[in-house]
Amino acid sequence: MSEILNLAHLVRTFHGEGEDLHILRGADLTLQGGEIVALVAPSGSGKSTLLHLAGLLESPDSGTIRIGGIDTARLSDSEKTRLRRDEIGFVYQAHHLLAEFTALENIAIPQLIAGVANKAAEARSLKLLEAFGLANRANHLPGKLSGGERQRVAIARAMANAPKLLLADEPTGNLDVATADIVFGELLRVVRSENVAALIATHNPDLAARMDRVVVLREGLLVAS
Ligand SMILES: Nc1ncnc2c1ncn2[C@@H]1O[C@H](COP(=O)(O)OP(=O)(O)OP(=O)(O)O)[C@@H](O)[C@H]1O
Repeated sequence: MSEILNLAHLVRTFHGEGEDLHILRGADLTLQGGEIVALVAPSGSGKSTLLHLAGLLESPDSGTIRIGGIDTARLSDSEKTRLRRDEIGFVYQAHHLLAEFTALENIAIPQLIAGVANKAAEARSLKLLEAFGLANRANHLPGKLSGGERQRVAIARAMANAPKLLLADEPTGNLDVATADIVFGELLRVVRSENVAALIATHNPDLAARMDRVVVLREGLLVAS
């Protein structure tokens, strides 16, 4: 197995009024190819911060972030953008779909931006919609989809460019318990079938237990559960 993500000694401090918030104090984590890891953390303890750093959306104060063996500190901004686009998929608690584009178009757009030809992007988008049982919703606008369907499309979109790494921040956190359970199962099935490594933040211990292992963010450090 090859290393997909390596976070080493990550430190991130926010300077508030009067006090410093030491959110990460030397966090370490390695994900191997295809490994699915739950990130569990109390609210406000820094899981979004950690996911933003892993996704190269922010930089740490110190420490290193390697993706696919590359030390990302050496990359220019445009190289980081390309790495994010080609190698990393993001899913958030809210779907963030483009309201004026169909489900299929929402999944195709990141591929078109990455230079994939129209027909291939459409075929890949349809394949992903089928994997989520949504082939018959391909031409629906997000506003015509249920909450669970919208979140499935958002997950499919994150998988569109066949990333090596999926970063998800409470991906089913906005859904009712029963729907969250089903959508989460589908997410795991598709992520496993595409052999994608995933770091998935959740507050839900039942969902965390369905992943390969659980890490807890506690007092700025990542510890095995
Ligand atoms: N840019 C910033 N400037 C100052 N403080 C920040 C900044 N970003 C986050 N924080 C603070 O750092 C802490 C961790 O924030 P973060 O969003 O990473 O937490 P979280 O674990 O994802 O929380 P939640 O589960 O509630 O979403 C919070 O106290 C937050 O207010």
